[in-house]
Order: sequence, then C-alpha cells, then structure tokens
Amino acid sequence: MKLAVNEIVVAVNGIQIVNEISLCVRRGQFVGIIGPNGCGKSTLLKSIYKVIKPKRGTVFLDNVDVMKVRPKTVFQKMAVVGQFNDMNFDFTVLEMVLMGRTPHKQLLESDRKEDYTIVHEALQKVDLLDYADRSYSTLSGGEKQRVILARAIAQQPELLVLDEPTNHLDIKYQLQLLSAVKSLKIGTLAALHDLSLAALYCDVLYAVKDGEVVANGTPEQVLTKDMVRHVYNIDCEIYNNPVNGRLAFAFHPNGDCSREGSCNK
Ligand SMILES: Nc1ncnc2c1ncn2[C@@H]1O[C@H](COP(=O)(O)OP(=O)(O)OP(=O)(O)O)[C@@H](O)[C@H]1O
Repeated sequence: MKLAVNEIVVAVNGIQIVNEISLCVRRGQFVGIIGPNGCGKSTLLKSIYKVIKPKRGTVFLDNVDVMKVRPKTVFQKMAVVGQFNDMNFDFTVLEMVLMGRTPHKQLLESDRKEDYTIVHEALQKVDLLDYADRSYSTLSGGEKQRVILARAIAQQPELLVLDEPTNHLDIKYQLQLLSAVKSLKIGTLAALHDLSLAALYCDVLYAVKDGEVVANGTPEQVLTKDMVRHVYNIDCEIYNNPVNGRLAFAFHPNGDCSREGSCNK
C-alpha cells in the first residue's frame, strides 16, 4: 500500500487554502500532520478522502486514482475517522460499526456471520463491546469517537485517515485509541494537535502553516523549538520524556511570540 498525494491545491471562493502539498504514506507507517487551527489540515484530508475536489493535484492509493474512481473502490481500501461524528438518525452501536462492512458488499447484500465477528473484534479493540446495543445518540463525545474508530477498523482498510482523532478523549482513551490504531500496522495519516502524542506515535511528520508544508521528516527532525515558534508562534522547551524516552514539550506561559519580550530568549 502506498498513498501518494501530489501537489494538491484547494481553493475556496478564490482563496488558496491548501497550496501544492505533497505527501506519502507507506504500509505500516503512521504519518502525522501538525499545524495551527485553520492552517488547512482538514481541507487537505477531505481532498484525500474525496469530500472536496482539489483545484489541482493528484491522489493515488497504489494505482487507484482516488479522484477518478467511484467512492466504493476507494473505501474498500481507505477508512476515515472525521472530526465531527453526529448522525441525524439513531442507530445502535452495533449497527453503526456494521456500516463499516458496506464497501465490501453488494447492494442489499445481508450481513453475514463473518461481518459480525469482524464487528465484535473491532468493538473489543476500542473497549466498547458492552455498548453494542446502546443507542449511538446517547453516547458521550469520546464514546462516539471510539465507535467511529471501530467502524473504520471493521472496514479492514489498508489506509486509515484520521482528523484529530483524540478530540473528546480523556488521556487514557487518547493513548488507547492511538495504540489501537498503531497496532493495526496499516498506513495511517492523522491530523494531530498534541505534539507529544505526535512524537510518541508518528514515524513521519508534516508541519503545515498557511496551507503549505514547512517541514517534514521524523519527529526528531521536525519538532524543534524553531519549528514550533515559526508554525505556532509560541516559545517552548523540548526535552526527553523520562517515562517513554520520546520528545515532550513545555510551553512558555504568555509565550505568544508576538508579545514583547516573550521570545528569542
Ligand atoms: N468551505 C469553506 N468556505 C470558506 N472557508 C473555508 C471553507 N473550508 C475551509 N475554510 C477555511 O480554510 C481554512 C482551513 O480550514 P481547515 O478546516 O482545513 O483547517 P484546520 O487546519 O483543519 O483547522 P483546525 O485545526 O481548527 O481543525 C480555515 O480558515 C477555514 O475557515
């Protein structure tokens, strides 16, 4: 499996939101996209999973031209966990996760025993097996997020696209969700806000500012004080986390670089 995104340009009302972004995800790689609010992460991801048609550029999943083929062909290989997961109709948790099987079925084909086994395993992975009969609409934001991940897992994708997947989750479930994703050993592309989690889970990072990639490489190459200041306009100290040995971040209070005297110490 290889996702190849080449020079994607997305413009809305004449304003360029994504500016010639290229990136690559290979089998087993966890690739993170970091950058401040509004820098274009979701817009880029939406153009990769066919919700937005870019003005220019290509997205290939192996030899499949994502822009040109029908959605079913794409979603047999790609699963998505978006940022907002509310539904207009109510379903049980089991029904929600069963929907992950849809790209693998013919029209009106009924669910088979094998589908239920896959769904049970997916619910187990996100620690929600006991919730199978609960109504989705009654779940907390974090529980909904985990159901949507279970649905994506049940899809048995080769590539998982996640838009801020740890939104709504407490720290235990942030770690559980990212560990569950990592254990799938498939290609993953995730927009992430938490730099420590990005350092802990990602093999490769792309830092985005104003719709452009300004740095890419391993977390150690990308997550520098200069990058954080340039991209987020804030000062920080970076150290090795004594628990996991990965990079950790301490941000300066009042560390907005635009404030007088707060930067360049
Ligand atoms: N359909 C649209 N019409 C107008 N502006 C849009 C549209 N879609 C996105 N934008 C703007 O494009 C910019 C990038 O939005 P996007 O959601 O991609 O950012 P993001 O990096 O995912 O942000 P966040 O971290 O806050 O989720 C924002 O300023 C947003 O307001």
